[in-house]
Amino acid sequence: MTTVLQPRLVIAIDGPSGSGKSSTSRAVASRLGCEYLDTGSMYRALALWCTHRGIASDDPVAVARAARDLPIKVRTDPASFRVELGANDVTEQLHAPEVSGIVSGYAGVLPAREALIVRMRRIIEDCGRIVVEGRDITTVVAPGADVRVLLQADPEQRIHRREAQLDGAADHETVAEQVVGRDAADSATTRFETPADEGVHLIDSTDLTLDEVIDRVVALVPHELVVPVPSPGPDRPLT
Ligand SMILES: Nc1ncnc2c1ncn2[C@@H]1O[C@H](COP(=O)(O)OP(=O)(O)OP(=O)(O)O)[C@@H](O)[C@H]1O
Ligand SMILES: Nc1ccn([C@H]2C[C@H](O)[C@@H](COP(=O)(O)O)O2)c(=O)n1
Repeated sequence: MTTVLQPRLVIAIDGPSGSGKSSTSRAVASRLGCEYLDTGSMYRALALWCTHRGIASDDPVAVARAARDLPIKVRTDPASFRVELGANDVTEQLHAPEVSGIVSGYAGVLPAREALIVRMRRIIEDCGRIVVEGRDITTVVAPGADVRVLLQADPEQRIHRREAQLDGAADHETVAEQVVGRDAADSATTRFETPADEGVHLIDSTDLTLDEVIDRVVALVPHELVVPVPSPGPDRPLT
């Protein structure tokens, strides 16, 4: 059997809440044979871990220690991204409104960020071909990425999409607060409103379908880094 060495490829995607980072990143990763890392889920896992242990976000020493010791494992398959804390798969819990409501406070603890960023960089290094999404990937975590994208969309459009995603589980006011309020809290720590430099490509998805956004990101990849995606093997089932 011949082993084909695939070129390394790092795609960094930043953007505000509900701009489409996760949907776009997963699809781009699947299309290009890449792993996928949702860095927001790592901050969410930290918040969940701390609240279960009574560690408040205004105790930076304890939060930083928790971030260094966090027993987190991520499965970077774009078809089935999973997060484990110790022996527990917490993937579903991470997007509960209770976690969304508190995560910004924990993500704002700078020494905790430093500890998680070390882990993110290790995952990126180990994967080789990966799409990474968050708030500071193009600027801090992987500024040397092969492709850097800032995904934007008008706040009203992002609120509308989130409402559709929640399918009536929360009213307009609540969703608006979740989207815009969290952006305001997060922007105290990270900058994701405008591209950091001319190497970062701005894609405004307000009037684009998800497929159009995916096509635009894929079109930015140097063609020598695009490789045919092999059919899924038994350990990477299609879902
Ligand atoms: N271009 C688009 N057109 C229509 N719907 C979209 C588009 N991009 C994303 N969506 C939808 O918007 C919702 C939010 O997208 P997604 O979860 O990918 O955003 P996000 O940026 O990862 O959010 P967060 O940072 O809060 O995790 C999803 O239901 C997704 O299918
Ligand atoms: N690189 C990152 C990724 C995420 N965060 C913070 C900001 C968000 O409120 C929270 C959860 O992220 P989401 O799942 O909504 O993408 O984590 C960050 O500070 N830096």
